[in-house]
Amino acid sequence: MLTVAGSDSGGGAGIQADLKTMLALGVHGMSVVTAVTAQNSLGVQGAWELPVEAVRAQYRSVVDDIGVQAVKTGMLASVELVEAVAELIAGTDAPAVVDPVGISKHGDSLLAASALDSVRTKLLPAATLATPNLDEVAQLTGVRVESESDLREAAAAVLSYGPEWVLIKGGHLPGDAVDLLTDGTEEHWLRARRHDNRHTHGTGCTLASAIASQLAKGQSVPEAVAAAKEYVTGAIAAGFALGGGIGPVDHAWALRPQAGPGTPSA
Ligand SMILES: Nc1ncnc2c1ncn2[C@@H]1O[C@H](COP(=O)(O)OP(=O)(O)OP(=O)(O)O)[C@@H](O)[C@H]1O
Ligand SMILES: Cc1ncc(CO)c(N)n1
Repeated sequence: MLTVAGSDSGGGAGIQADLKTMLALGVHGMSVVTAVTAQNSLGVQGAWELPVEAVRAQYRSVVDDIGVQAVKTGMLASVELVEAVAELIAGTDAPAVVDPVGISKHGDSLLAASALDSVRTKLLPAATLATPNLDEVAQLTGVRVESESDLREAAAAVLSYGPEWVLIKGGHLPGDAVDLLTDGTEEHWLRARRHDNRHTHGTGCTLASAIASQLAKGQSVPEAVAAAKEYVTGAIAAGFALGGGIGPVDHAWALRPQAGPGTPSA
């Protein structure tokens, strides 16, 4: 499976979260780096994009020789990278999970405001599944979700841009962690108990790459999302208190079933 995303030096989100998730779920991990961030549990201290030709070259190297069963996209930073990646995934015969990364948990921007329109008109139409969080829903559609009852309206607004499926992540709402998966016909509500754990850095990246990993193994979109939700919930329950701020989730929890979630070894 291939992730097209930014590097998080702190190892909790981005490319690093994606590759750890792929290892934990038993698929071969490959990566196209779009940007490098200086980042830790306290926030994003700097970000540098790669040239478009470096992103295209990495993508072609992987797809033309090794091949991919599923692609996940994350931080794309600029108009040029959004448009190049949209074209690359549209030309690849594999399901694409698009996590339209806009703002980090600390409120740092990971996407230029000028790129929002390209996300709406080029990237989302190329997605098998889009996985926005509530801030990204508001940025892309103007719909402000304040309670579970607003999730349907948010899903319809994102679907209007053309992805086959959308998963609206309600992780930022109070109460249970509820997400809505729909293709406009079928509706699947995914509900997990909220873990009172502030170490949730990278949950969105982890969920999207877990979904793509399950799609790579041949699962349907609803099956892949259900399995991925279970994986991310366990990873949050077992999250690490690393750094002085929001620590990462524990990507390895499922490899230690005898220990179970909640007992990570540092
Ligand atoms: N405290 C929590 N307990 C249980 N599940 C949670 C919690 N916080 C988030 N989730 C779940 O984690 C998944 C990721 O959602 P979230 O809204 O946190 O993504 P995100 O904001 O894109 O994450 P990030 O930007 O850190 O990568 C969703 O399935 C959400 O419901
Ligand atoms: C590189 C990167 N991608 C995505 C996120 C989403 O939170 C992040 N914090 N950093």
